[in-house]
Amino acid sequence: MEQYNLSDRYITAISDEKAITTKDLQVHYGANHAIFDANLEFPRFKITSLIGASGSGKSTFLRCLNRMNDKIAQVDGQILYRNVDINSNKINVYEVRKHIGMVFQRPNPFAKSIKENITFALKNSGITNKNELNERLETSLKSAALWDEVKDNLNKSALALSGGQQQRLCIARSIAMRPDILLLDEPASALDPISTSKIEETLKNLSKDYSIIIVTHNLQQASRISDYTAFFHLGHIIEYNKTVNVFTNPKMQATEDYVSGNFG
Ligand SMILES: Nc1ncnc2c1ncn2[C@@H]1O[C@H](COP(=O)(O)OP(=O)(O)OP(=O)(O)O)[C@@H](O)[C@H]1O
Repeated sequence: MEQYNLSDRYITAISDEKAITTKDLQVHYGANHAIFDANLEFPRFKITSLIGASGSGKSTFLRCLNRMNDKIAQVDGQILYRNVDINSNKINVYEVRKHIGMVFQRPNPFAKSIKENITFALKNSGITNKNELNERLETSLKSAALWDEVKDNLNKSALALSGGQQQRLCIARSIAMRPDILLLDEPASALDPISTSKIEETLKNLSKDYSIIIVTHNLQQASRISDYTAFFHLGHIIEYNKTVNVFTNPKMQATEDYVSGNFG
């Protein structure tokens, strides 16, 4: 692999309102330093893609943003959300996850009905009013572009849905909690092209109301759907800019080599 000077980087400042910001974020898995000095600002109501080769730290970084690494890694530095450092040990991580939701690579619906997949966490968080539960059920399934396909079968098992439908259900489950930020870790990598394009269209629509940060290996997908892109290399964020610039006019050699397919 080509050696690059990892202290060279091009990180653009965001002029839009910010959804979340990391300051000097460092992540260690034991002796393995997985993320170095990550300073990034994510805009509100936009889609930001995290790209980079396997093992470059994209998922590790993403998981920090809603404290999913707490039990597996040492995470130092600040994560500022609404002027609060949510990386502080005084913060209730369950509250953080109500504001910052996560969708994983493999669809992971509960072995329950479609309806219960949406209402389970809502009920656990104290929402018991039937009208409110039904309203959230319908609006979240509509936002995830699944309502028309399932509205007559809400009591059917979620496991009977196709992979693409299950993933849209997981997106609906996440947004039913009305988070501000939606984190997605390669949400379409296990899906066929038609389901992938439905997910992409869904995310584009959701970005009117949510700030979205997505890890993807699919460079076409990043360039199709995201407003900003961050390029990770060996745990360093080498370049962060508007997506169009990252793909058509990258500032760093490492970025150019990656987006043009010169290294894997
Ligand atoms: N749970 C874990 N325990 C120990 N080390 C881990 C763990 N998860 C990731 N790592 C290490 O952290 C580094 C970054 O991995 P990470 O999965 O974040 O990269 P990635 O860019 O998301 O890769 P991929 O695209 O393959 O998912 C790698 O060195 C990896 O081995």
